[in-house]
Amino acid sequence: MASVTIEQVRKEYGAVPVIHGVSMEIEDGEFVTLVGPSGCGKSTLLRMLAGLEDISGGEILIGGRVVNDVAPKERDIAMVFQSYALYPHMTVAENMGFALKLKGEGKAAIDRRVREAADILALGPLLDRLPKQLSGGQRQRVAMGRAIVRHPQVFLFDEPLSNLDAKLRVTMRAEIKDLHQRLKTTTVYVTHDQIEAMTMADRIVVMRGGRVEQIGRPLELYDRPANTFVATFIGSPAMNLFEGAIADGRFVTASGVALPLPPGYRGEAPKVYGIRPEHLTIAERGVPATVVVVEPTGSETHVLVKLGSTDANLVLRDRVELEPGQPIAVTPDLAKVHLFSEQGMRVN
Ligand SMILES: Nc1ncnc2c1ncn2[C@@H]1O[C@H](COP(=O)(O)OP(=O)(O)OP(=O)(O)O)[C@@H](O)[C@H]1O
Repeated sequence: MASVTIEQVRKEYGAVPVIHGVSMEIEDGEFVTLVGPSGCGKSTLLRMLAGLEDISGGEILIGGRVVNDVAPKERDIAMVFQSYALYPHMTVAENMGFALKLKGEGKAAIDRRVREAADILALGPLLDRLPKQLSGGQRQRVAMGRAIVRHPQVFLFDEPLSNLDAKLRVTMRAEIKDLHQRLKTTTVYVTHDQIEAMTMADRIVVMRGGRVEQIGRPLELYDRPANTFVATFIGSPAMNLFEGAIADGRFVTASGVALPLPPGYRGEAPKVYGIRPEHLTIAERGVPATVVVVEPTGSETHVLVKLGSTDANLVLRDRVELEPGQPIAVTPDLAKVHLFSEQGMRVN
């Protein structure tokens, strides 16, 4: 196991910069997810950690050693890809042991480590099968087994669950988390799925356009997003945001709806008001609204409402029976209001 340090790392493809000086410290044994929209540079950053891409500037340290010029196989890392990349003509056991064979390990040692990894991943009964005789989830587990047998200092995962169906993704997500809890190997995990990032990580790194927007524990990011990008990227349905300004002690949206402010708020004048769907309640008195769409999911119901007679919409979560067109009133939980500056930075 080892810590990973990324210091002012930059990447340019020709003249095009795609990573603009990213820094972060990943502790020994930590599980960190890199999350962000398509093209934000998370795979590029992971591939630089793996040594599959050159680093244009800055430094990467694994276990305190600068690895900028160290070949991938000398970095003591193991990477699990989205495509699994299993050899089709090799059995599960051969696939899992192949890297050790290349390193010149003896047959007995390889067999022992393959069996040990197979036990951890419940792959024992499948060791003699070929990849084509496995389900998607089993193939994914073999890909992880191949990483485990090497006892690497760091695991790198690049969207490993994106080829699985929704149900299997949820199961495998828990398996990977459980595996990490048992092995405690430092892990960097790339995903574009914020639920995956939230549920698995000790800490999340939210990226956009080759920059880090925020680093923090999942609930820190959820409860105190540093800016409007993180506020809307983390959480589903997304946080409701309204542009506007303070007038007469309330926040008046651009379309003229007055929203209550947290009592005693004295900070910088906000230009954006945010409230999560679960922090709005339907009450006797509050902001007048009309129900537009009702979406029951079973455990909760998402309701799209129109505020007053404006074109401002918001989403709330509730379990009450509502009909489209029904007039209601909504009140925000004032302890849960998020306020942002004109530049979208948190001010409360
Ligand atoms: N070999 C390359 N040559 C030129 N540009 C590249 C190359 N590889 C990636 N890029 C660009 O670098 C940026 C970051 O790509 P990257 O694959 O790291 O993003 P990502 O966040 O992992 O996205 P996704 O989730 O879609 O995989 C993108 O704008 C991409 O077009």
